Amino acid sequence: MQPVLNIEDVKCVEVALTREGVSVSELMHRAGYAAAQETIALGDVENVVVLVGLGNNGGDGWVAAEALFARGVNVKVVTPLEPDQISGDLARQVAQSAVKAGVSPLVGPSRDELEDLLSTADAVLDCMLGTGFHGEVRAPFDIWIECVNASGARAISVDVPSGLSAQTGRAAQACVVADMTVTMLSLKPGLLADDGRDVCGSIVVAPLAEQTEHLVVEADPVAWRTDLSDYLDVIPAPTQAVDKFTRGSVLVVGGSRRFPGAAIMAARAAARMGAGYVTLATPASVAAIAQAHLLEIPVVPLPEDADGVLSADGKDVVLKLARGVSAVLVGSGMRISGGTVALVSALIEQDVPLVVDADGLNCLARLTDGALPDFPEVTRRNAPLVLTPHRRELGRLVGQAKTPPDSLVDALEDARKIVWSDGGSNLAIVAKGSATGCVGVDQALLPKPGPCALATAGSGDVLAGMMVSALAQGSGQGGDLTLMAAYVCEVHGYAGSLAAERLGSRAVMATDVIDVIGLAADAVGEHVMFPEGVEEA
Ligand SMILES: NC(=O)C1=CN([C@@H]2O[C@H](COP(=O)(O)OP(=O)(O)OC[C@H]3O[C@@H](n4cnc5c(N)ncnc54)[C@H](OP(=O)(O)O)[C@@H]3O)[C@@H](O)[C@H]2O)[C@H](O)CC1
Ligand SMILES: [K+]
Repeated sequence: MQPVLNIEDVKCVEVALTREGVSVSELMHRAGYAAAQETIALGDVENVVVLVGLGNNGGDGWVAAEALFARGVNVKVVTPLEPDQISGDLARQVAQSAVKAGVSPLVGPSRDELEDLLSTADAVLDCMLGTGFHGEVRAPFDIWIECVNASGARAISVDVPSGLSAQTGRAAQACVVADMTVTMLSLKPGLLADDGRDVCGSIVVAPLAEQTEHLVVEADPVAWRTDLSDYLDVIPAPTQAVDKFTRGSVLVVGGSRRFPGAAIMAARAAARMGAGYVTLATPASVAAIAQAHLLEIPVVPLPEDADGVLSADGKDVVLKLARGVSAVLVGSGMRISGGTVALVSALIEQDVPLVVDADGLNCLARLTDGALPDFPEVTRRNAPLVLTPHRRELGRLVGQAKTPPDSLVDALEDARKIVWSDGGSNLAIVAKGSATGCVGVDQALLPKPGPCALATAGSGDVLAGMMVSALAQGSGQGGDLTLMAAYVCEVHGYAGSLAAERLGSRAVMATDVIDVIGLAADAVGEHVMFPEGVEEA
């Protein structure tokens, strides 16, 4: 796993390193060398343009320029000011040193001059704005960024693409779209989520010092990016000694006359993820439609109200069914009513592994008056509980319906309010977004996010079905529930990539993802067990 640090904690690591005898100047030199090294490793780099800003990110750029020059690369540094005029001591010193060594600067070029220069460049090193960037990009960098993005040269961003907030993942109107980002000390959340996913290219972490590894861990990472090898313990062990019940049985409670499809897809996804026996309980008026779509899956008709929404009259049947299965999913397409709130509440009180998704979460928000963290007794139970909110649902659960989290870090923080108030290891929150965070009481995990093809109606229902299926197969129980949730997200993402490969990323529908869950699970399993032996999708 790779640690992900908030920017303020990266700065604490920098301070801790200086205490351990590695000065900021030394760090800047190592950062610059790392950037130069990665640039050379790209191959075919004879002409490199280094665009520098006036802070320490620019300082890294001057060091990189000097290092590239020493390796015989033809380097030009584009700077807003002459080295002597740079106010920051460190950046000025390294700029003066680079010029002394023979690096030639181009000070304050016109747009035409810059475009001409970039047209001959094999690679551009983007060292304009780093973690000190805030607000909208001011001149001249806004123009420079436009020129970089319009040029054909490969762009290597140092620490963070200029214009991107490394904390929130929001890009300013002007933002470098990099081919590669060489980031210092550790991953930062903004590189992994939202706009960061579009502008970072491949990400290389340069630790800069031996001590970094332990100092980063001590700085309390906001999350951990998982590697496939981390999933070894949560992959269901292959065995022949099973029947359809011991392979895991699932009950899906959901659907409504308005949204019958969500529960159908969840049930189907649960079966495709490997559960041996899946049952769907859905309003009576849509049971026949559901059954027509689900030949292998028994459908139980439940009492409903005049709107075709499940009513509380079905509670006893639901609880009886729940007692007979390995795990339950409630919520898909269910709608919010007195009846559905009663069903969700009853299932939470039942001692069965449970996934709550979609309207099940909205029922939970209603049940707790939009303040789930104030009612820890609701989530405290003996059996595992997995909540799978997207950002708006998460906002409703923590009293922020009107201002839901709009960044990965905010979503992680909101999810933590819930798991920390609960305090146990039997609760995991899958905070869905462009990057999904799986939050447990001890840590938050970031599985590799799926493609944008997964941003489609029904995708969440599929994930919920997969989640309950994994839970029913015993994955994560008595072990790490958060890791199991991350594994399921990883398979979901992989299935999205496979479906996009087959059908084109714009065409993928949720049912297409369901069809390839099995192939995706097999492929992820192979990667986990034989990391060297298989090609990435
Ligand atoms: N973390 C580490 O261990 C190391 C990091 N290094 C590098 O240092 C940068 C962070 O350096 P810092 O000087 O704090 O900040 P930046 O260089 O990113 O940016 C500050 C300059 O940018 C100007 N700025 C800020 N916002 C804007 C904007 N919207 N438009 C234009 N210019 C902007 C700011 O100007 P002010 O007037 O606002 O002061 C500064 O001039 C980190 O990212 C790493 O690359 C070390 O070198 C190694 C160790
Ligand atoms: K940068």
